[in-house]
Amino acid sequence: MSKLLRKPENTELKDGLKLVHDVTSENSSLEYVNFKMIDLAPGATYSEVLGKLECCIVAVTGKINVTDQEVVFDNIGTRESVFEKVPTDSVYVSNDRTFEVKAVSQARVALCYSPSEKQLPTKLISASDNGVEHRGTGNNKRMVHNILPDSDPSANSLLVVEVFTESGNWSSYPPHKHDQDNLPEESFLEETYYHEMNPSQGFVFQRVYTDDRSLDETMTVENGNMVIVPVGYHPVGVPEGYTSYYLNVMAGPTRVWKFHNDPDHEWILKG
Ligand SMILES: O=C(O)C[C@@H](O)[C@H](O)C(=O)CO
Repeated sequence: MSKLLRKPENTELKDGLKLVHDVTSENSSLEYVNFKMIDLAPGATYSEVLGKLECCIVAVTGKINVTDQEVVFDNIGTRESVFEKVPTDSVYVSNDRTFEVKAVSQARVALCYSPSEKQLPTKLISASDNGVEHRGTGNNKRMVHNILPDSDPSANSLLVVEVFTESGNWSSYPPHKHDQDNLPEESFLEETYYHEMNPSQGFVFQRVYTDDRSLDETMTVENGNMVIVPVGYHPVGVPEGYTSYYLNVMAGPTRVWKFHNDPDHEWILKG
């Protein structure tokens, strides 16, 4: 199996708490992005001492309470399914803090991490703070919820977005990459994708490739899978009949999303 594709591991950590995914610098080639997905039954809790990591806690589905032991955000989260296609609530917690998530209802929660040194205030990023963007034309249309875009200075490194791509459409397309620390031309950002499909038996294709093709993998991605993008172009194609959702986390040495389109395919933007 591809090194970039991850199936849910679904490890039971304790009663009511399941670790669905766990991407770390130890078990992946990523240096700047760590990611966990957890499932919590009503009343279950998860807590963590962050150390030198900042964390964006995304209430992917269900309702949760979040505290950093000083500030409390109760009953956050807006949807039962991501395919309601409404933005959700998230909480940013800075390095050297401890946080706890408690499920009010059955909940799936994303924990998006990046190394961080300078403490910033804990912050609720409410659903209404998400910038909703419609990108592309024709079969390249997709909808983006900007949870933590680079225009929002609430984080030191993390960038977090949700993307919905309708049946028969493409996203991250034309293929682009952000793997050179060469601003203002391009930024270096690692990236993770957490995917869901509606209906859930669907699949999408994601290709990750570099100009020299030293990396060139095309993956069949199923509901709940993750794709890790250490470098390279990373387009997603969605077959007829299915809607695609993914949650992206990006981080690198500079918190700027400056991508470079594959010159072979950039023409479609002008066509
Ligand atoms: O399709 C897009 O506009 C980009 C996103 O799908 C995704 O966030 C990405 O590729 C970021 O580099």
